[in-house]
Amino acid sequence: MNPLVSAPVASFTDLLLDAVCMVDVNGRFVFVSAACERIFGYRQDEMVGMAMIDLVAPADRERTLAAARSIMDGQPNSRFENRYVRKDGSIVHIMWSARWSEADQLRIAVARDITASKRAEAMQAALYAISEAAHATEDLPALYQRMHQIVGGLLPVQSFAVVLRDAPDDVLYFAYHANASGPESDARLAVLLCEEALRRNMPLRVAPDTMSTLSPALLVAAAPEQACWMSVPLCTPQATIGALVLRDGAMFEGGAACQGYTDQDQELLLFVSTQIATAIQRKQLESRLHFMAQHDDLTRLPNRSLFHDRLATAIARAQRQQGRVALLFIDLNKFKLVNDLYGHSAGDRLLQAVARSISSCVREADTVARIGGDEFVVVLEHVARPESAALVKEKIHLALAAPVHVGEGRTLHTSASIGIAHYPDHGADMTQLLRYADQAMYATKHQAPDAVA
Ligand SMILES: Nc1nc2c(ncn2[C@@H]2O[C@H](COP(=O)(O)OP(=O)(O)OP(=O)(O)O)[C@@H](O)[C@H]2O)c(=O)[nH]1
Repeated sequence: MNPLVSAPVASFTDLLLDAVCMVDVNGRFVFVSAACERIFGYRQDEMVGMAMIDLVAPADRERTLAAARSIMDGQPNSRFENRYVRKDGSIVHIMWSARWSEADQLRIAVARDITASKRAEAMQAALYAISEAAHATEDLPALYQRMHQIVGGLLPVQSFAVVLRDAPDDVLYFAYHANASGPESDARLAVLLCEEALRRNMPLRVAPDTMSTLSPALLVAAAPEQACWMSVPLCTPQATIGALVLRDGAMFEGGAACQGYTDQDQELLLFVSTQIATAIQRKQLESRLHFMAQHDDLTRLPNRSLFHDRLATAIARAQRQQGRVALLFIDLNKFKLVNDLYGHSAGDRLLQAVARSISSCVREADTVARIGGDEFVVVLEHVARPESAALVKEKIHLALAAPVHVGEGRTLHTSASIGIAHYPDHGADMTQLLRYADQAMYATKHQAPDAVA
C-alpha cells in the first residue's frame, strides 16, 4: 500500500469512479488510485514515478504546465480540461479538480474521464454541421470537401473518397478523393473496397487483424498496406449510387498504426452517407431539369432558348473583340415526306442522324441547335473570313448526303437548304442576323432537290 494514503482512505479511493492522483514538485506521480488503470490504461505501479506531462497529449502540454504552475501558486482549479494519451495510444479527455498542499508539497487532483460526453458533444455538433452543409451547399465538390472536414474532426482520416457509379456504364469514378499520404496511392484499393461494399450493399470495415475475412482479391490488395478502412454505400430510395471510403493508418512502411474503425464510427459515416446521397440526388435532379429546359429532347442539341443565349454571347464577344460571327440557318428539304411515307419514328431517327452529322462538321466551341421541327442553326465563332463559313456549309451538305439507316432495313438520303448571315456585315443584332439567314435559306429552297430517296 502507498505510504502516502492510510489503509482506510485507500479502501474507498479505490472504489471511486474518478481517479485520485498526487504529483510531487517535480511533476511525478507519487500516488494514483485504482481508477487510473481504467482511465489511463497503466497499472498503478507503472504510473507511480512517471512524469505527469509525458502522458499529456502533446498539443495540450503547454497549457497543462501553465495550469499546474498556477495551482502550485495557490489557485485551486476545479474544472481544468485536457487530453491524455492512454497506454494503448488512444486519447482520453479528462476534467481535473486540483489543489496544492503546501504541507505535503504535493498537487492533489481528482480526474474524471469525460471522453464519452466530449464525443457525444462533438458528434452532435458534427451532425448539425453535416445536415446544414448538405442543405446549404450549392455545388457538390464543395459539399464533399466540407463532409471530409467534418468527418476528419471526429474520426482519424488519412484519406477520404466519394466514389460514384456512372449509371449508364456502371463505371466507378472518384467524385472526390483527398489523400493525406500523398498522391492518389490508395485509389485502386479504395475502388476495390467501394465495389465490395456495393456488392454486399452494406458497410465494410477492414483492419490489419480482420483481413482474413476478405475475399482473396481484396486480401491480396489490402494485406501489404496494413491500413484500416471503412466503406459505406451511398443509398438513395431508388438506387445505390456509390460509396464513401475512408482510410486510417499506414499505407507505406513507417506509416502510423491504426486501431480500426468502431461501430460508432460506422454509425456516423452511415449518417454522412445518407446526407451526401440525398444531396447528390437533389443536385442530379436539378441539373437534369436544367438540361431539359435548355435542350431538345429528341436530338439533345441546345434548344431555341439556349441558342438565343449563345448567339447573344457570341455577338457581344465579337463586338468587344472586333471579331466576326457566322450564323447558318438549315432547313431540311421535303422532310414532311419522310413522316408521311415511312412513319414518325423514321422521321425521328433521321432528325437524330442530321443532328449528329451537323455537329460533326463544326468545332466543339461552336453551337448547333434545333429550333423547330426540321430547322437547325449553327453559330460559328472566330470566323476569320466569310469563306470559312461557306466551307462549313459545304461540309454540312456533304455530311447530310450520306445514307442514314432509319430502321426496318430502310436507308434514306436527305438534303437541306442552308442560308448564312455574317456579323457584322448582315446585321448588328440577333434579330437582324436571324432574319437575313432565314431569307438566305429560303432563297436557296426552290433550287433544292427532293428530300427522300
Ligand atoms: N418525325 C418528326 N417530325 C417532326 C418533328 N417535328 C416536326 N416534324 C415534322 O416536320 C415536318 C416539317 O414540315 P415542313 O415544314 O413542311 O418542311 P418540309 O417538308 O421539309 O418542307 P420544305 O422545307 O418546304 O422542304 C412536319 O411534317 C412536322 O410534322 C419531330 O420531332 N419528329
